[in-house]
This record gives sequence, C-alpha cells and structure tokens, in this order.
Amino acid sequence: MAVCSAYTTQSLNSTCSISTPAKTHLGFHQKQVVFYRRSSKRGGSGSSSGPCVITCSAGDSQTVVIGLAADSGCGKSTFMRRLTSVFGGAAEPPKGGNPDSNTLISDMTTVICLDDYHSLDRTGRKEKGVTALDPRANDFDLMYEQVKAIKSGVAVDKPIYNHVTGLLDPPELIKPPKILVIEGLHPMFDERVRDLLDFSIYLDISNEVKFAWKIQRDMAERGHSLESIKASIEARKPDFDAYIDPQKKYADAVIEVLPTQLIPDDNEGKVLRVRLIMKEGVKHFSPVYLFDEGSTISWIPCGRKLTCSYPGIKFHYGPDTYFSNEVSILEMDGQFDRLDELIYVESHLSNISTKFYGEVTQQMLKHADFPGSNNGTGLFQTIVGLKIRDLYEQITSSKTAAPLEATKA
Ligand SMILES: Nc1ncnc2c1ncn2[C@@H]1O[C@H](COP(=O)(O)OP(=O)(O)OP(=O)(O)O)[C@@H](O)[C@H]1O
Ligand SMILES: O=C(CO)[C@H](O)[C@H](O)COP(=O)(O)O
Repeated sequence: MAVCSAYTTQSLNSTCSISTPAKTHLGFHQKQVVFYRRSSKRGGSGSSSGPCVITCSAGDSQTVVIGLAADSGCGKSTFMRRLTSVFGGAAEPPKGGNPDSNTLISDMTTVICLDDYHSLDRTGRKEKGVTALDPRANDFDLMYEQVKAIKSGVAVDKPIYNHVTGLLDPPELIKPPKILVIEGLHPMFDERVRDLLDFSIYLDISNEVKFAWKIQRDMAERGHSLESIKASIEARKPDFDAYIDPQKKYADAVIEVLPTQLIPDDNEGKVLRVRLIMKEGVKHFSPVYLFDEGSTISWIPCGRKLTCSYPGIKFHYGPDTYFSNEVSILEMDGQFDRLDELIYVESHLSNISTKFYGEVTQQMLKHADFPGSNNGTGLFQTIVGLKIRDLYEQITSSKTAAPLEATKA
C-alpha cells in the first residue's frame, strides 16, 4: 500500500480510506482519486514517488472548472476580481492560512494560482537553468489529479508556491467550490487538465502593451529599472513563445490587447485596441454580437449619446477564423470618457447574459478604479464574467433537469 504524505486529498462531508491503486468500478457517490507523493525539499526536484488512491464519498454537486491563461503581469488578478464580483461577494485568501497563499475564496468561487504547481522553487530553477514557464519546472501530474479531484467533489491539500520567499510552502486545504478557476501560466498546456475545463480563456497581451504595463507596475510601483524590466521580458520570451502562447488556440474566448490603430504610430500604449475572440459551437456559450448576429459591422458610437475625446472610439464585429476554428470577433478601439454613458453601447450588444438592463454598465461603474475600466479590456472582461455565470447556471440547471428528462423517456 502506498502512503500519501504531504499532498493528499481530504474528503468533503465524508471519510476517506487509503488503498492500493486497483481498478475498481466507481459508484455514483464513491470516487477514487490517485495522488502522487511529492518531495517538499527546498530546491528539490519535487518528483512524483508512486501513486496512492484515496477512496472518498463526495457530495453530489460537481464543480464547474474555468481556466484562465496569461503571462505574468497581464491582468489575470484584475480579471479575477471582476469575475468574482459578478457572482457577488469579495474574494479573500483562506482564513487563518498561510499569509502568502495565492488562493482567493468567495461564496461561489475559488481561484487557485497554478504557480502553486511549480515543482522547482526559485533556487531549484536557477540551479537547473529553467524558467517557471518551462514545463519541467511544473508538476502537471499533480495539477491534473488535484483539479480532477476537486471537480468530482473531493477536497485536496494543494501545495503553495511562495512568491515572497521563492520556496514551496506546506500545502493548504482546498474544498470543492461551485466554481473553480485555475489561473496561471499553463491551464491549457496539459491535455488531461485541458479536458477538465468547462470553459477556457486566454489573455493575449501584445508585446508592446505588456511592456507598457510592466513599466507602469514594476517601475512606477515596485522601483525596478527600465533595463531590468526589458531584461526580464527578453529572458522569458523564448519559453513564453514555446509554452504559454500556443495555449491560445485551445481557448474558448481570447481577449487580445493591441496598440490602438486610431493614433498613427502610437507607442505610448495607453489607448488600446481590444478584441474579444469567441469560439463558435462551445457548449453553454453563445458569442456576444453587435446589432446583427453573423453580419460584419463597423460602428463609431461617438456623437450625441456617447462623449468621445481624441482619438474617439470604434467598434467592429464579425465572423472570422482563428487557428482554423470558426469564431466571432468583437473589437473596441479607443476609450470611454464617461463610464455612465456605457449603457448606450451596452444596449446595442446582444447575448451578453445580463440579468437586468444595464448590468454591464453597473459592473463597470462599480469597479471604475480597476485597470482597464475605461476601455475594451474592462468591458470584455466584465462580459466574459457574465458569460461564465450564464455557463455555470446552464451546467447546473441541466444537471438538476437531467433526472426529469430521464423520467419522461
Ligand atoms: N486592463 C488593463 N489596463 C491597463 N493596465 C493594466 C490592465 N490590466 C492590468 N494592467 C497592469 O498590469 C499590472 C498587472 O495586473 P494584474 O495584477 O491584474 O496581472 P497578473 O497577470 O495577475 O499579474 P501577476 O501574474 O504578475 O500577479 C497592473 O498593476 C496594471 O499596472
Ligand atoms: O511567471 C510567474 C507566474 O506568476 C512567476 O515568475 C513564477 O511563478 C516564478 O515566481 P518568482 O517570480 O517568484 O520566482
């Protein structure tokens, strides 16, 4: 019998028994989850050391799993704050836990950061000459097993990567929430993890914009030099191109952030052109459209109902292809002068999954101080948040409706 030590599961509303990994039939209330014991030595390789199985009785409810991929400093935290706000209630780190935990918990959602699956700590990466973006610095077996366990209603002891010390800290308990968001560098990298996702999003920030945001945060707020910011971006680029960027082809929605086309040769990166690329045919997700579904439309909303200063605002909507997939793309270039007037734009968008007229505008006004609230990044993040709420409601209602359907048949 294998013994699970540091990284094991804990049952929810039930007891777990540890057994050898035999292939057995999985009953409706009985789940078997394979876990890998992993070394927690500082700087250690963190390699797996044999599976053990924990058999648990889990709750009936299934967790909806959302993946959010992006490079560091590309707005994941901001997006998460918008998303959790759509579900109501503030997201906070686990109470009484590690103060350096990367996890955020609210009533409905738990957001876990995939940096916690780094198998090499900062020293270990330095010694082996690999970056955190390199798959060799991450434990995808553990990521898969734990996300699978949570999805099927079983709590897990998830490791913590401490960004302050650069070390792997003792694990924290993650109970299955209604919605689990896995955010970080690699949510769609491993096919097994990817298959567990009910919906996936990629934040695609162009190099120019990423640079401008990094300067804003790391230079203005963290005192780094321009040279060190450039060097850090350059050092990450080969692995970013090899392992992070290719994930966007799997995403159900991509938010692409580019320099504006409204100001010729703009290099300030303040005015942005943002594209919301939405895959067609995704279960429980119907793309947003402007005016008329499937048409190609260019729209300048500035005028009597929307105040715009230079360089104005331009929308574009239409069907397209993206990595050979059929998509709809909604684009906004420019920025809002007055957020309360956003209702004018909102009223021309359809399929935005609001529960009442003006909900997008209300959300945007509520978080007017978040980065990107005056442009397409904030607008599209808010809309994707509403679409995720809708997807969650469809998935859960189809589950409760299923036995009725069966009775009818
Ligand atoms: N939509 C936006 N518009 C302008 N700046 C933004 C936007 N989103 C993020 N930023 C800038 O990027 C910085 C990082 O944002 P955020 O913390 O949300 O990213 P992150 O991906 O979670 O970063 P990390 O992974 O490094 O923690 C912010 O402090 C802000 O300066
Ligand atoms: O890309 C990152 C994800 O946020 C970090 O750089 C990675 O987690 C390594 O962490 P640190 O910067 O603490 O060494």
